[in-house]
Amino acid sequence: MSRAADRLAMIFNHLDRSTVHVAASSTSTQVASYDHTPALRYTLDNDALSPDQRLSYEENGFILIKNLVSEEDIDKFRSAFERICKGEARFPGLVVMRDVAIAKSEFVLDQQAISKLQDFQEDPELFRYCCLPQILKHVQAFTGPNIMAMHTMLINKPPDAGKKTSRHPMHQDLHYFPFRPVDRIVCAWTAMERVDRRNGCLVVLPGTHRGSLKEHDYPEWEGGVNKMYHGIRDYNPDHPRMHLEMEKGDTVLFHPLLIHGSGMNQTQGFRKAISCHYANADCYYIDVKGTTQENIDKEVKEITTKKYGMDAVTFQDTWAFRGRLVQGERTSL
Ligand SMILES: CCCC(=O)SCCNC(=O)CCNC(=O)[C@H](O)C(C)(C)COP(=O)(O)OP(=O)(O)OC[C@H]1O[C@@H](n2cnc3c(N)ncnc32)[C@H](O)[C@@H]1OP(=O)(O)O
Ligand SMILES: Nc1ncnc2c1ncn2[C@@H]1O[C@H](COP(=O)(O)OP(=O)(O)OP(=O)(O)O)[C@@H](O)[C@H]1O
Ligand SMILES: O=C(O)CCC(=O)C(=O)O
Ligand SMILES: [Fe+2]
Ligand SMILES: [Mg+2]
Repeated sequence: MSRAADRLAMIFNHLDRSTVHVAASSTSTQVASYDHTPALRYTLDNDALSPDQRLSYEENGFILIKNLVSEEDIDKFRSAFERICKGEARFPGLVVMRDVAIAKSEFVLDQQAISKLQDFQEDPELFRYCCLPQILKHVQAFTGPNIMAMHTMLINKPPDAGKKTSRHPMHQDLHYFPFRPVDRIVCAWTAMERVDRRNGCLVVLPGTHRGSLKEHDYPEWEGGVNKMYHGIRDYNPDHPRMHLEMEKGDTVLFHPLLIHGSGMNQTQGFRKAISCHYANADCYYIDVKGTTQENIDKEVKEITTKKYGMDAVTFQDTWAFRGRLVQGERTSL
């Protein structure tokens, strides 16, 4: 048995012994006594992951799986992306985003100007990514069997135009999500080509998923910041950082509290990745009033009002519209 399997066995034994004892006290109130030894909190006990993968996610907040998506599928996703860029395909809800450095230029018809697609859930070809059985098999370890695809993106990080706007500031994805519980949400992010420090791979701060949701706002970058690219103002710059260099088809699964971002693209190519945030369909929406998420709630509402003239639509509604079931039953979200 591997070392990880040994440690898992130890944790399970411990869990058996520390089941919650509920005793009737003399005042007839029930007193629960918990044992606070850390247990497996971030992954479910359903054999979807190996013991090593489970422990690694518990400790670091992410796991990287080599070669999970085939070249053939990625090439098809790339073609679907190109059809959208050329204006040959459009889908309800799809948001086509251009980099802030070129958003105000007059000549934006060129496909190369597109930096990101958001909400491709109505594109049958791109949405196939969210339904790939090898991805869902792993996702179940975090969400359980009823799975919603809540947020879909294809990121086409452009060559930096010289203003460093191709960077994505360090952030936690949970900032954007008004649903919980947090541990039943996970992101799958697949490299569509080799990604490394030169073209702006993901940068993660391992273990930060064990912290809380931090305050996010626009970073004070001289060259400008992309719309809604909020960052954490006060993360610890001395926290060890890891650059996730990946090959085409490699996939990282990460926790929505894991602090991550991506560096500048210093190459001439457009660095491509495709991603989906999944959540357990039993998750519930929360009111973010009075929390650090109030600013993103407000900004999203401003955009839906401006774009669709719907000021009655809430931040929570926007998520309920784009969420799509990929496995099991749609229960709550
Ligand atoms: C886990 C979640 C992680 C994340 O979600 S990270 C955040 C990702 N970003 C987003 O979700 C933003 C989504 N994008 C959008 O909603 C739209 O692309 C956006 C920014 C509203 C632009 O809408 P369009 O329909 O393209 O409208 P438009 O071209 O007429 O521009 C309208 C005004 O917006 C500006 N704009 C466009 N792209 C931008 C950008 N990248 N950054 C900053 N500003 C941008 C544009 O210049 C224009 O401004 P103005 O009204 O002329 O002053
Ligand atoms: N001045 C800054 N303030 C806030 N965040 C920053 C700043 N500079 C970089 N970042 C963020 O830190 C993360 C990593 O960027 P960094 O430039 O360190 O990575 P990189 O370019 O991939 O690596 P390197 O340049 O060391 O090879 C990105 O999310 C980036 O947006
Ligand atoms: O692909 C990237 O650069 C990271 C994107 C990201 O983290 C996000 O959009 O939430
Ligand atoms: Fe993110
Ligand atoms: Mg750098």
